Amino acid sequence: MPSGIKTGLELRDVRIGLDGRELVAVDLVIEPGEIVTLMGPSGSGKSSLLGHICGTLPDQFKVAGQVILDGQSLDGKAPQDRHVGILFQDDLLFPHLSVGGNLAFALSTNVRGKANRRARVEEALRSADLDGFADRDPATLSGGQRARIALMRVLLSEPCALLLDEPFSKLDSDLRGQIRSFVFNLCRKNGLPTLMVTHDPEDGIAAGGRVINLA
Ligand SMILES: Nc1ncnc2c1ncn2[C@@H]1O[C@H](COP(=O)(O)OP(=O)(O)OP(=O)(O)O)[C@@H](O)[C@H]1O
Repeated sequence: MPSGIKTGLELRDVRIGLDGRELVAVDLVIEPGEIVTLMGPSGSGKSSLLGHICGTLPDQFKVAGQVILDGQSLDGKAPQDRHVGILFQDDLLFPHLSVGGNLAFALSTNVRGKANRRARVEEALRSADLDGFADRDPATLSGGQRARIALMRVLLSEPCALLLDEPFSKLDSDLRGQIRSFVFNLCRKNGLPTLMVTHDPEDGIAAGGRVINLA
């Protein structure tokens, strides 16, 4: 999956307000392949900022500034037209679909033809070190295997930026290190500008990039 992303994710003087008070104020450019960590106390607006970037923030929030992805403003665009991928801590796989079915569901509509689609799913399974798992029931996967499939599913939708909302918080400490490396390596390899929300300073240290604190 080569990166065609050139200018990254720009948050130009983005402000989010709620109930008459300013919750978030950021001015930030995340370069392609860069992972920026966002920390701050509970309620400081971290998830609200991710929601604003995705276009899913409820109307009661007041927003100002510009979100620009790869040179294009996302203002007014529907969530599905933004090319922003998001990975949550509770990323659930569809239980009624096989592992391969879950991955195929996420494939961009640009990938046409059954053979092409199957090849992309198999490539994703190989990248996740899960060759031969296409027909497995997701309920039979370990936590780490599920986390890897959830990331591959996001990547198959060919996002131009990735948001991580506490993606490792439910994993035990051994697995956490492994999945962290897996996710960060793929973000870099795909040249994705990545914004990660976390409460764990170790996540920020492992990402090795800038850490922004919302007060
Ligand atoms: N759907 C919503 N409607 C109204 N207020 C909301 C909604 N979602 C969040 N809030 C409020 O917005 C503020 C910021 O919440 P947000 O979830 O962005 O914080 P956070 O920093 O991500 O917190 P946490 O670390 O606990 O996940 C909080 O005061 C919260 O109560």
